[in-house]
Amino acid sequence: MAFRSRREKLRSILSGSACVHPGSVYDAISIRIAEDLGFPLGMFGGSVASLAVLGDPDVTLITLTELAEQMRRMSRAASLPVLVDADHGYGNALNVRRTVQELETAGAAGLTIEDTLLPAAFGEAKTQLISLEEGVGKMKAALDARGDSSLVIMGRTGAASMSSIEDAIRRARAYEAVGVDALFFTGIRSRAELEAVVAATRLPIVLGGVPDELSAIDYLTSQRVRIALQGHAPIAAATQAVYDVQKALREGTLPKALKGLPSVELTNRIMREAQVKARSADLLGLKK
Ligand SMILES: O=C([O-])CC(=O)C(=O)O
Ligand SMILES: [Mg+2]
Repeated sequence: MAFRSRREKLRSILSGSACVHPGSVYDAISIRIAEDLGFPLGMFGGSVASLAVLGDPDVTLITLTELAEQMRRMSRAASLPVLVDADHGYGNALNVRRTVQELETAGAAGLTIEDTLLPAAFGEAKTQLISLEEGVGKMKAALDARGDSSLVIMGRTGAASMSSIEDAIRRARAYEAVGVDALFFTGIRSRAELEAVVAATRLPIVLGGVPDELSAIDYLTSQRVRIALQGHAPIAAATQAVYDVQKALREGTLPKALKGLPSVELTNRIMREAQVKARSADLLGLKK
């Protein structure tokens, strides 16, 4: 299986003894940059998928086909292992099965299935949770759908901020009991909450956005946290860069006078130009 070694790398992060920060990736360029900079893992968030593919906010308008296709493009462009935010699995537990199959063939190293009710329910200003029973069914469906047993399946809950830390622990223990590979939490606000989760569970922990109190990597390492997200600043920075350049051009700046453009070397490295040239020489009879 071509993607097995990527999945094994993610597994070794989870079973290792250090907490890592993933690079935020969302397309072929961003994954190559993250790979070149030495990130051990890429995180493909649902929010950045929606933004990169649709230009939309994170309100579950993206389809599974679009998400999987974007993952496939990244898998082709780089060999960095990627953890995919598969949201609620794009439907009920039967849809979760399909989601896992699609993301597995698209080359994901791992994916998260969360227990939030998506898309947003009518008349509810706040995101709701599905029942624990439905959440367990989704985790079982995800685990059963794997064709490659090295694909990492994470059970994700946002209950810490949506209901209570006790509810988050109850859900995490139930997901742990059906065999997920790791537990992904969002909304944990304090060291006391994290430590309660750590005491009540045994699997490696992944944290979504964390408050300052929880940002020290040594502390996270000591609490069995193996992956800690740091948001999605790269796509935000890219948005600003495109805005600035388009604005300057629109206002009459000459292309040569633009600021903030990458060097030719950087662009060529990202395009893997040297390899393409070598292949062209070999296969098309062109000079190197
Ligand atoms: O998984 C993440 O990176 C956080 C998240 O839910 C998103 O960005 O959609
Ligand atoms: Mg998300």
